[in-house]
Amino acid sequence: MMVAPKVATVVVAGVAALTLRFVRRRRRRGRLTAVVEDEELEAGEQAVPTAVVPVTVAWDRVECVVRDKRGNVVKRLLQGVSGEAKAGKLLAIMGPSGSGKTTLLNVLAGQLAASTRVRLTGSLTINGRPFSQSKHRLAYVRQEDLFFSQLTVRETLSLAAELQLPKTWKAKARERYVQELLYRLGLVTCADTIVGDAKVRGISGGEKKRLSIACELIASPSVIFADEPTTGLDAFQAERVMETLRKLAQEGHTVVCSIHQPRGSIYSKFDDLILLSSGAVVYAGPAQGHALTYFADLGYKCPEHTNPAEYFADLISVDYSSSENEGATRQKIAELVEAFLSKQKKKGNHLLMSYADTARDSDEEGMVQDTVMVNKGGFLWQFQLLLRRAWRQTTRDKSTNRVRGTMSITSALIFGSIFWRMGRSQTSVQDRMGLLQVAAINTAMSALTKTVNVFPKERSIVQREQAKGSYSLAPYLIAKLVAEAPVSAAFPLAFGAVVYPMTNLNPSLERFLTFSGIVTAEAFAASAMGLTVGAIAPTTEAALALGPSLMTVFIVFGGYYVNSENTPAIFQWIPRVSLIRWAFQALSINEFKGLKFEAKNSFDLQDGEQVLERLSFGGSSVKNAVSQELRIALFWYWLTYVLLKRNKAKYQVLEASTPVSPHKLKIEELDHE
Ligand SMILES: Nc1ncnc2c1ncn2[C@@H]1O[C@H](COP(=O)(O)OP(=O)(O)OP(=O)(O)O)[C@@H](O)[C@H]1O
Repeated sequence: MMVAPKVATVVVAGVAALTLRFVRRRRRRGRLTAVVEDEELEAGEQAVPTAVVPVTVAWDRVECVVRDKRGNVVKRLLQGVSGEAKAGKLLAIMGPSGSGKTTLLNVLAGQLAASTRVRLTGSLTINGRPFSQSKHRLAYVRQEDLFFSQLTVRETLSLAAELQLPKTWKAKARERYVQELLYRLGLVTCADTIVGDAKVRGISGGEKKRLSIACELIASPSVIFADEPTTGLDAFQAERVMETLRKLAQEGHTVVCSIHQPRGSIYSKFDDLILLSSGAVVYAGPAQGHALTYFADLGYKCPEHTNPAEYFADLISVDYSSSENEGATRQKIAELVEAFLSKQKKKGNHLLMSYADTARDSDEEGMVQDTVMVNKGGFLWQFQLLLRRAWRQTTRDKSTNRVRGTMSITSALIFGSIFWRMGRSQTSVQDRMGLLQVAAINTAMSALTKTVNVFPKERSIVQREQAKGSYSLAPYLIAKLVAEAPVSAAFPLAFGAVVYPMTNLNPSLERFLTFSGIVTAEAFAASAMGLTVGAIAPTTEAALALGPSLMTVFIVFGGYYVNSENTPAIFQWIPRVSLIRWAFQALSINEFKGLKFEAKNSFDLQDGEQVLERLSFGGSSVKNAVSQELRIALFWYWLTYVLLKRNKAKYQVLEASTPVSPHKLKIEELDHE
């Protein structure tokens, strides 16, 4: 008799537990940031906050002007722009090319590049608080997707998760989080494909963009900015990317994107719209229905079955086909801007402020939970993560390594054939010097070119990661050096292994090993110099122009063409810092010391010591020359570190705007500037 109630209690408890679990699972579903189930968390493990905190970004009378040296305004990039982006909404900033979309997006993300010539004023608040005091996390998906090309999608995301999530997360929880992101962003089918680049085919452009979004979502941002997310994508991929952004908005994120001229199906996904022309707002409000009514009331009715995006683009673009058309369109745009301004003035900022106040209240009630506190690991932890990435990038880049290997062997075969089996005659002295100089130049040039070819792009990735505070520079540079060392050493070693026996250089195993050691040290120094060039040059093309030019100077003062004793006083420091000179000096000492030559005349060179005297390398040793080479390598590494540290992105400060007199916009003037 007592059994039945007990069974009933157990059944009820079981059903209740299952229901609760089901409800909790349902609640978790649909939230991007919620992935770790409570039962999987172990003691001390930290979960990512589950809900997306609603965030409103509001900006008021934002002005951005460019001034000349005398302080006169030469260009107005943004003119008294006001608006707001709301939680759960997808806001699109549209306008013709050069209308200020990217500038506005940068301002809203707090990432407008600092410049002494630019002045930025206005107000920017997040949930009613000044931007600078906000603790809400913002994500910015840039127009250019930059990744390590040899890593797979999953590896890229996993590494970003390891760098950005608190260290207290267990590996299993992190993997689940990454897997969830892969599902959400539609990246499961390409999860194990390498990202790729122009040389190696990898994932598609749309997948790259979604991977960029996924990487930004790791830190659970409340606000997502995306700069022209559909640029360069075909219609299908553009649609998928925009659908992803729309879903994120539906999940509670505040999503703001700039877009040029979307298709109708993409336009229909927008909740809110800002139309910009010459940096001024032509319209700001709901994208569907209201926008069309607004313009229809002003006498610009969008014809039926016409894509509103195309209609608006035509409406706010200047027509340059003739001077009359140009004048007429400028006039029309100026009127549209005035019409919007007067409408805004009538409405006042009432709505904006009331929302901001409520949002501030919700912040004060302790709802600010969306910030993931990144528990950055120490040096060793960062080093091992970055080492793994650098190792994969270096060793998997088969095409580059194959080309470098082929070039090393081919040049060794060519030089080997030219300097084939050198004897000990007097003329062989010049041949040996020529060969050693050529070996020094060839090694340095191939190491330099390889580095300057890839580093400027990698630098941009590192700078973005640095801006997020993912890791420090020192572990990054050391990990890169360690990971690349074996591969970088392999090519000069292969060169030496072929050219040395072919040319009959000083035939002893010890000398051969020393030869290989010298060219390897030189390759490291040239690579380090390439890093510095890559850190200075703004683009790969600039780096490719600068690197070899600089190296040419070091070649001229490399000890072969100009004897260091004859170097003009003003240039005497150059041979001392020339990596070619120290390599050539070390190679010459290694080759000539103790070598006897066939001497028929009294003025003939008897031995290698006499050759070294003529080259002014007499009192030196291989050890000394190699240590100078390594010092040069260290100098270039240090300089790269300093430059990367100094080049950290700096952003323009938003100054409070002074109360302005009624805003007078001069579209005609502005466009002539
Ligand atoms: N720091 C600056 N100094 C001078 N002019 C600038 C600066 N930054 C941007 N501009 C100019 O301001 C205008 C707006 O640039 P912005 O990149 O914001 O336009 P956009 O609407 O995003 O254009 P697109 O669709 O072509 O990317 C352009 O004419 C640009 O050349």
